[in-house]
Amino acid sequence: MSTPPPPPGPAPLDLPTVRTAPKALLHDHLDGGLRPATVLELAHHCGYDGLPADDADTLAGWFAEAAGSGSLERYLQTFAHTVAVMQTPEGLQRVARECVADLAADGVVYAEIRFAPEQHLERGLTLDEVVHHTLLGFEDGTAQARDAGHDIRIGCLLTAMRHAARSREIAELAVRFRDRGVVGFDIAGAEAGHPPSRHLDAFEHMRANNAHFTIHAGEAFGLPSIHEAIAFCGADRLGHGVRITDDISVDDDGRARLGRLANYVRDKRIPLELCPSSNVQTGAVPSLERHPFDLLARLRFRVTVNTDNRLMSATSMSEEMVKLASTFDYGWSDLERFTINAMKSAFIPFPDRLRVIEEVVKPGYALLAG
Ligand SMILES: O=c1[nH]cnc2c1ncn2[C@H]1C[C@H](O)[C@@H](CO)O1
Ligand SMILES: [Zn+2]
Repeated sequence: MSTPPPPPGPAPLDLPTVRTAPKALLHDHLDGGLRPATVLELAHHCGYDGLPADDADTLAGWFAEAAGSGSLERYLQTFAHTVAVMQTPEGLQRVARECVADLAADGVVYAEIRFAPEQHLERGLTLDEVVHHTLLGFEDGTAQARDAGHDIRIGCLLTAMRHAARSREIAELAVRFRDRGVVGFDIAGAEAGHPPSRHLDAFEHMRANNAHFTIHAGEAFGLPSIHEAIAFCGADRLGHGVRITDDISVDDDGRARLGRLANYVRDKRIPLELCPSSNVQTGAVPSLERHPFDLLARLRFRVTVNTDNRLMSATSMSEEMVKLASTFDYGWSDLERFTINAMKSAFIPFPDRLRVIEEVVKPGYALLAG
């Protein structure tokens, strides 16, 4: 007997079905997405004895709880354990390979994965070696996913830590590896007290080389950070940028008034890499229900859906989309729009972006929309 054709009309917007939809992810940290079992195994191999748990379930629970304290600084402390097991060629390659496998299995077709090479030098690797091994892992993962029937493309972003002083060096590294899989640059880490303008020479190097960069801004700190990232640094995109709502007021009758900065971000179509679960965990927003994602989407900002750190937020790209859809009553056309927004904002060449939109994203959502 042949399988009956799917019933007419839209497919159910539930987790198993969203996992089959083509998705694009711009903001995902390599050191925030390890499998708990891999953290344990790598710790065992490299002799790291600082883990707070010794079985995978307890460890997964520990990360989610510790990261959910409501403070970005406390959230960031949890990365000490993942970074500790990513100090060897094997560790970096395995984490990168598994990252691709997990995203591909979740239906992600394009992802930009970021990490900070300067945090992986503890066991003697050079910056170039760290990037080289990580890219090998991405390549392996991509080839294995293709063999398993999942086409996925990965671009790597190199992050500099904003409290440190190596951003120029990391920007140079990003440009050096631009033809080998690195597609851009970023700064991350504690935001308050570390304005983006401290790293102007790094951004100047990127701009001088016609290279792309995003900046974590408007997460734990508000408008001044976003303003600097755009006006002084020239960021192509905003990592989070959620606090742009500090420049938007909504009247009792529902009419939104935008200040100059919010207008500029919208007019210039500056992409916002919104990370709903992470924003709740770090206290950037009080709850998912009160997340300004929907306000920004309705005001037609270029909103994108992202995971930030899948391990710390115990989430996936599909779960973030399902949570948003059930909270704000989104349908397939909304999820398609957010995905196209992400592809339009990707740091790969324009024809490549178009190809994913036309050949993968649109046909995929057309099927689901029924
Ligand atoms: O959401 C974040 N805001 C600021 N920094 C972050 C966030 N998620 C991860 N990081 C930091 C911790 C990682 O070790 C580093 C590089 O991926 O980036
Ligand atoms: Zn982030």
